[in-house]
Amino acid sequence: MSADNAPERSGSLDVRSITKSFGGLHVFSDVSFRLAPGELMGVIGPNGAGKTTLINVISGKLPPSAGSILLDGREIGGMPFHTLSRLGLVRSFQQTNTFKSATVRENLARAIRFSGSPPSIWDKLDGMLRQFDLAPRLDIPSDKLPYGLQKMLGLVLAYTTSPRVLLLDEPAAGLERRERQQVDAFVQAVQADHGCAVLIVEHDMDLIKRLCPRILVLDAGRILAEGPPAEVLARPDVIAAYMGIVEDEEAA
Ligand SMILES: Nc1ncnc2c1ncn2[C@@H]1O[C@H](COP(=O)(O)OP(=O)(O)OP(=O)(O)O)[C@@H](O)[C@H]1O
Repeated sequence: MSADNAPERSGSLDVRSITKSFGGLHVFSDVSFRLAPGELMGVIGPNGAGKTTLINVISGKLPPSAGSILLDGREIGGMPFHTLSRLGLVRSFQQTNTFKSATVRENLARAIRFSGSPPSIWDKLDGMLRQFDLAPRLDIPSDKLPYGLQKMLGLVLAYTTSPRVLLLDEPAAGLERRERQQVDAFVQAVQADHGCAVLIVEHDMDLIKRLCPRILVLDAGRILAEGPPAEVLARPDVIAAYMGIVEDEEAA
């Protein structure tokens, strides 16, 4: 089904009591939240809390062990990621997932073909490619780009599908200050374009506070807190879970 004749989708994500276990290891349990159309929510938590696994499960890389995941009211738990991509739910990766020896242009063309997006998506991408300094580098192999540009390419690749729900896994990791601001610009551009809902897993608390009106704290596979960043980050149990990491990262 092409994006042209795809049914209209409002882009709400409803995660109901999902659990992921590997054998006897429970990575997370009983995680529930709702992402309304166009909403932006951050997911934070100490290393190993289960954040990436949560994205892996919602995005179809791994099946949930229990629970329900609804996209616009339709059960999507366990669906493969290419099906989800065509339904409008897409994720980015911590380590950019490009075809390394393929040029930026070839990577974009493959992503557009894979997602079934119409070729007219190139017009929409044009401004974004200019904004993120990728337009002059379309014919460079993606693995020859500086790290920051590889990360931005990863985000633009996710955007080629015109997602309704976008899951970003540590988009700012390893980036310098100026590059982190481009992550802000990317998220704002995606939201402004068609009101895409965005879930961001991130350790950069400044970015989280700038972008997210609501955050969810995952600690050892459980939801510890949920609410506005100023409120949540001031909670003693959240500070204790981080054991000073929040303050350290802000100082970095
Ligand atoms: N395929 C797997 N098999 C077994 N254990 C796994 C698997 N994937 C993840 N885990 C375990 O799940 C736990 C949570 O990992 P995850 O990467 O989701 O944490 P995280 O919160 O994203 O951490 P970080 O902030 O460091 O990226 C870890 O203990 C990890 O070893």
